Amino acid sequence: MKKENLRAISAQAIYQVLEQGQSLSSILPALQKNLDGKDSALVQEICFGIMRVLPQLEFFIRQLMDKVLTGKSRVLHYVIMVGLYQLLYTRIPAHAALSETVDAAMVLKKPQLKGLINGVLRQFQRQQPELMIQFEQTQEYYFHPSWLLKRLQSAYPEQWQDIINANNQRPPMWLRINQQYHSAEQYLTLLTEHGIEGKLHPELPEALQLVTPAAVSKLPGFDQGWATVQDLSAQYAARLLAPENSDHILDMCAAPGGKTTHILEVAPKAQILAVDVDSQRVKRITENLTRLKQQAEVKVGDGRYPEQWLDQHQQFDRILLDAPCSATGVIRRHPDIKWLRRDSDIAELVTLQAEILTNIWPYLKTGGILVYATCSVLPDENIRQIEQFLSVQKNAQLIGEPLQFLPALDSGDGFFYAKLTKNSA
Ligand SMILES: C[S@@+](CC[C@H](N)C(=O)[O-])C[C@H]1O[C@@H](n2cnc3c(N)ncnc32)[C@H](O)[C@@H]1O
Repeated sequence: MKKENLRAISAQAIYQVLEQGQSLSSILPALQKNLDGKDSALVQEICFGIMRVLPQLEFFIRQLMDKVLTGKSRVLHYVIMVGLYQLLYTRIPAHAALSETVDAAMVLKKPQLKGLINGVLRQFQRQQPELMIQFEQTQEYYFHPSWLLKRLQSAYPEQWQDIINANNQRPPMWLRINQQYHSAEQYLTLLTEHGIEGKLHPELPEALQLVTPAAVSKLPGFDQGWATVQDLSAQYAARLLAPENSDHILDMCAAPGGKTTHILEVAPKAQILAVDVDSQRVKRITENLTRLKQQAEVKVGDGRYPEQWLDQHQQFDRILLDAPCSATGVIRRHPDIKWLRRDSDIAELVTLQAEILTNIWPYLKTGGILVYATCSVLPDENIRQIEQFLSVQKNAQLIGEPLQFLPALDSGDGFFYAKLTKNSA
């Protein structure tokens, strides 16, 4: 079988994200399809790594090249970036990184640019110490776009540097242990027997962190549903919703079903309707339910127009609204978010969230519970959204204090939760 050039594949992926606005998680599976595990992992590492440190690599390219590569040669800009990333952040020997990266020009049908790529990378090797110092003196040193930096600094004057620091790290891997098979302690013993190290969480009995992230194929009983990969903060959704077996529950914006399956682990007999607007992602809810041998009604539907897919008189005991959001709480898992989102997206998302929340509210029973959740750290999408809702929706009342989790090293992602109930007023 012909050996693929992994640098060319990575450069094409970066090109699709930065020039065409695609997300890494949507394009990588197809690009990795024909690669073995090791090659696929290297492409993953290069692409996610570049998204983490993009401003630094762009800075070096600006210093090293007089002319920007444009048009049909633009993809070669990203080949150079892939070369720089390997030299700086991987243990690949420099000669191998250089020769494979230069060869990518052949694969991409630009053999005339081999010399340029080679020259830029060699010049970088010579000037690396000075370039590093120069970069540290720039504003870009935070590796975040300035609009987001400003929002974080204004919302969290004390904590923004910790947030940025957490965002720039690789994410921890958390599991949710299905209590119907094992307690987290029992599963930890199983993991240890398989040579995998883990840690329990003091507050959430089903949460377990892997000391080193591992492929799910290595996890005991993964295919039988013994464990699910889910961030620690995301595991609070089911706890706050506190579902009971007799409940009729609407899981709004449910795909890919991480929280649907958690609700059913807690209350296996609850009747759940899981709805999402994205038909491709809805298929993943069904796949996850199948793996966990659970049942729920699954529908494609737009949360802004529930009258199109719900009977007007239907009402639920509990609603989980896991709203579409900026995903600024999960940047360490999806570092491309920093370059795909624009400041202007936030106001649009706030409007969309408000519309879904307002239009779903009539379908909650009096005395019922609605949990509003986002994986955002921006107050506009979170606390201000809820305050605005409470100011107009007179029969809505907050239960307890809303929770704003910030991403933290060795802990959970950034998440927001508000628990609401409906009064008869
Ligand atoms: C944060 S994700 C949901 C994650 C999911 N609850 C889980 O735990 O696996 C937000 C979801 O909102 C969906 N979405 C976006 N706009 C929507 C709309 N107008 N109506 C319904 N779903 C929408 C997206 O397709 C996406 O799947």
